[in-house]
Amino acid sequence: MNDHHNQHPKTFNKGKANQVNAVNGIDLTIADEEFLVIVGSNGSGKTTLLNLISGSILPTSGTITIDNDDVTKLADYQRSKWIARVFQNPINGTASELSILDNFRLAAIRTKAKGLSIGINDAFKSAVKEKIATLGLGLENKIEQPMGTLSGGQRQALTLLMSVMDDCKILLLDEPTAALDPRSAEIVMRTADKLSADFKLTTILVTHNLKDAYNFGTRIIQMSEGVIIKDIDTAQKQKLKQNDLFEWFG
Ligand SMILES: Nc1ncnc2c1ncn2[C@@H]1O[C@H](COP(=O)(O)OP(=O)(O)OP(=O)(O)O)[C@@H](O)[C@H]1O
Repeated sequence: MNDHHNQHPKTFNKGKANQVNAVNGIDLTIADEEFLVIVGSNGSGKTTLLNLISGSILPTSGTITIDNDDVTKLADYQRSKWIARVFQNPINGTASELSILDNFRLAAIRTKAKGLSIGINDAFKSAVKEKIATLGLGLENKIEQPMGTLSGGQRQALTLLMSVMDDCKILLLDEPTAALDPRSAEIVMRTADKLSADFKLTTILVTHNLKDAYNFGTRIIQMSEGVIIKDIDTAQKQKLKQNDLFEWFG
């Protein structure tokens, strides 16, 4: 995936006193099946970069290419055949009052989810159970339970599963653990890591959690004031010590 940008790829309030070049002269190529972690202080442009990739906002200048397709002018719903996105709050991804099974039914209708034919029959139910069992969280025995009775972490893990079962190639994770307690956060990060590998996805994670940046992913970029100030590739990341990461922010 290419995210070729020049000059000011995203300027808010152009020409006004409060103009912000939120993302600035970024030229980023992300390889197939790479797991990229984006770190950076508040306001450094991380979410704006994800928004540009997903199509939630359009760039002021520059182009965005997925494989050989120029998607710069496509809206987010038009990019959703390539891209799945999971947000901070697990409540956003699923319907609380519906059972796990019904949430999967909805997802299957919405996205023609991979490996699931829609239905109310036992075949659908056992296909869902089988998929959920791969998470290793024991949730396959709770599929009749309302989603709202699960913990934030369990719910976020299921949201992740539902998002990637669609035919997408790119998974965008925008601080997916920020609203969770440490144990739930760990469940979600492990799930994201596993699904990313199982479904051979290109994954981009925005996080403030330096431990996660250290433990997960194949590459780290650090943003500051709309530009990339560090790019740690796989070989460098393997040699990286956790303290190095903390020092960048020291
Ligand atoms: N819609 C908008 N209108 C005006 N300015 C904006 C808008 N969205 C973002 N910005 C500004 O762009 C800059 C980058 O914001 P962005 O949300 O991308 O940062 P971030 O790195 O994701 O921060 P955080 O870690 O706090 O979520 C900030 O200065 C922000 O105030």
